[in-house]
Amino acid sequence: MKAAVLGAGSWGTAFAKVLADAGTDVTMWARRPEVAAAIADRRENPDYLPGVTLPPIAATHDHVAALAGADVVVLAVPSQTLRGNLATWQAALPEQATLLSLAKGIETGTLLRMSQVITQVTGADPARIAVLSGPNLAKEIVACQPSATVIACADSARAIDVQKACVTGYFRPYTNSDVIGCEIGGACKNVIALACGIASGIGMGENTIASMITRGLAEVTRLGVALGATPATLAGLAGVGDLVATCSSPLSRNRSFGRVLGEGGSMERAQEAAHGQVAEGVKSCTSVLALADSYDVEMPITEAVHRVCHQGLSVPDAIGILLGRRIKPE
Ligand SMILES: NC(=O)c1ccc[n+]([C@@H]2O[C@H](COP(=O)([O-])OP(=O)(O)OC[C@H]3O[C@@H](n4cnc5c(N)ncnc54)[C@H](O)[C@@H]3O)[C@@H](O)[C@H]2O)c1
Ligand SMILES: O=P(O)(O)OC[C@H](O)CO
Repeated sequence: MKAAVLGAGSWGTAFAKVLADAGTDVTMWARRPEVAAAIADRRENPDYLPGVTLPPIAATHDHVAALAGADVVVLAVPSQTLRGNLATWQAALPEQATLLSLAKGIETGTLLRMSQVITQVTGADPARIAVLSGPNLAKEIVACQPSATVIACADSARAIDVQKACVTGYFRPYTNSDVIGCEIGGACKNVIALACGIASGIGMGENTIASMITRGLAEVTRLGVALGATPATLAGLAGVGDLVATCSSPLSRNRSFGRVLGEGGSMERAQEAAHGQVAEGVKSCTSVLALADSYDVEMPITEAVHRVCHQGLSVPDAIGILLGRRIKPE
């Protein structure tokens, strides 16, 4: 099995390590030549995972070289840039390769899930497109802390091939055929993590966070089901699992971004605190909300996050709006 990992940020690098540790032949593509050189020559990605010694991994700035002969192409770039990146890579994508998305977001404007963006840009049969999602904070994975994930693909044989390519003593992948559920879980939990960060930044404790996670799960499940997801997927690793990890961990960029806002910091200050890494929920809160609106699905926490991030709503006012909603059965 040969894999090309396109994107050398936190998760692309960590997942390339998982693949290499699983015995898969991996080549990474990095946007900057110096990052490719550091990975290949010094076995380190100093910008994203400083101090972590990587296994021997080939790395290049030339996407054509990275893609040559790949059985699995791992797409490890931010969701809002995936379309542009794919347009550049498309001609070099091996015809039969599985295209595996790691990105957790909904495209702004089109409101498409990442697998839909891949189909639209590449024209690939949806059976060739897989997504990987679950509670997978990159810094814990590179420390080889045990973690599980879900690989979803309409073609179960391809899901199993990817599963075999990335199973290690610390990384346990499960297969699933529910691509929609995995993608909705992954994209929406970032928005709920922003909300939890905001709540924690303003000084609220565990009851608030637990309430937010649970009601967040309710609204994410409503959207997923409306789009055709299986509720069990959202009760699994790609739903509850990722919600708990992202909403609770100080390692989460989304939660950390929200925390700065909750502490009274500006969007610019929160962006700086992210150290140039992507907090996907900031853009996806708007696209998730628009997607929900188009299916007549209520997502009050997502709406509150969107209004705080993009419409100047104050955090106390957002909390007042959420708690002032009509009371109803669970
Ligand atoms: N970091 C994690 O712990 C983690 C875990 C699971 C999933 N994810 C998801 O994986 C995806 C990638 O996240 P990441 O953590 O690797 O992000 P990151 O910000 O750490 O890195 C993004 C990478 O994409 C590259 N890139 C390529 N083209 C780009 C462009 N046009 N604009 C900006 N960047 C471009 C950057 O150079 C960088 O190497 C996101 O959707 C994220 O939600 C991240
Ligand atoms: O750091 P975050 O908030 O992008 O979250 C990373 C992963 O998606 C957690 O599974």
